[in-house]
Amino acid sequence: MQAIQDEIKQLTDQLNQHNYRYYVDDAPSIPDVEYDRLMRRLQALEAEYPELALGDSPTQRVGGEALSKFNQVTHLKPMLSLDNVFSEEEFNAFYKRVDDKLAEAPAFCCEPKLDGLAVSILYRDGVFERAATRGDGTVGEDITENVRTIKSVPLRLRGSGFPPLLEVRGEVFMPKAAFEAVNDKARAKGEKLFVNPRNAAAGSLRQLDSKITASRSLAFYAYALGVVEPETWPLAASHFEQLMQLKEWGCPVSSEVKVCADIPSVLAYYQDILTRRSELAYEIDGVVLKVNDIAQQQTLGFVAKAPRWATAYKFPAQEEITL
Ligand SMILES: Cc1c[n+]2nc(N)[nH]c2nc1OC(C)C
Repeated sequence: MQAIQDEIKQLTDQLNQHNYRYYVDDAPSIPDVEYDRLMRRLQALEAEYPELALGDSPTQRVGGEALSKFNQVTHLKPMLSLDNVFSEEEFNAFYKRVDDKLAEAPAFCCEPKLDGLAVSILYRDGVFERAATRGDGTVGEDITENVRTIKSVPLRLRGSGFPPLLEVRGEVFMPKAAFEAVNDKARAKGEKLFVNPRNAAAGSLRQLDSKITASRSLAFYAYALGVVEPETWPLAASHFEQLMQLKEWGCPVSSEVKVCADIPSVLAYYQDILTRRSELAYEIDGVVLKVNDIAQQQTLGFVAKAPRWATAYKFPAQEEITL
């Protein structure tokens, strides 16, 4: 029996490592056919010895019975929305409001603003525990079973050094290619088509049957730390370093995230992402610019529901896609 337990553990760790390499490092480490063989072997062993299946086994992603409704979840810390700017002048005004309040000129962590759904994921002692939609920022829906099916969401954090309770905030989205495939399938079956990847992601995440969610090839990018307990847990001093830490712990982070130290480089980043927008594998509706230094963020604080230290710089609306 020990040999079976060892093989299940080895297969589980191997498959999770391949998932990490594929979804977080963007560097597949084995051919799909080999991955599928390992997965089938693990499924066979777990079918024969269900009591030996491990909590972070990749076979445990698709839940059991469909839910009858979604439970509500009160966020441990409100999930804030972002103020927007729509022009260089408005961005300069944002920058000035920020700079006037700081002793040192701020550097910005710049990120693509994914057109998906904001979610909160809780890891307790490194293990995936619960996921919820943003909802109204204070209360969201418990979509744990659906988020569990997203292959790029780690079921267990990697490495060490993470706090006993860690909330990861990020965007669940449907890559453009997955959106095309989902609509092709719907078209072939004469079903309703999704208008855009954001609606498709929302519709897929709000499924009461997680098997449907699992079939929709959703993806996830982390964009911020949420609650950390104990609050005294040492964290990186800048937002960019915190994102890189999340990546080390196994959470996917967009490779387009970059620190820009002054206005010209922020504006160049905005233009660069706008220029490359159609080539990105996912839909975006702007870039998010955040004061990078955490102490400076705390100096600036929040006004109403949005932080003073961040803004979304939105792109001009894209012409509607005609299906
Ligand atoms: C609401 C939101 C949305 N987004 N999207 C990205 N990329 N970063 C980001 N940060 C957000 O809020 C931070 C201010 C934590």
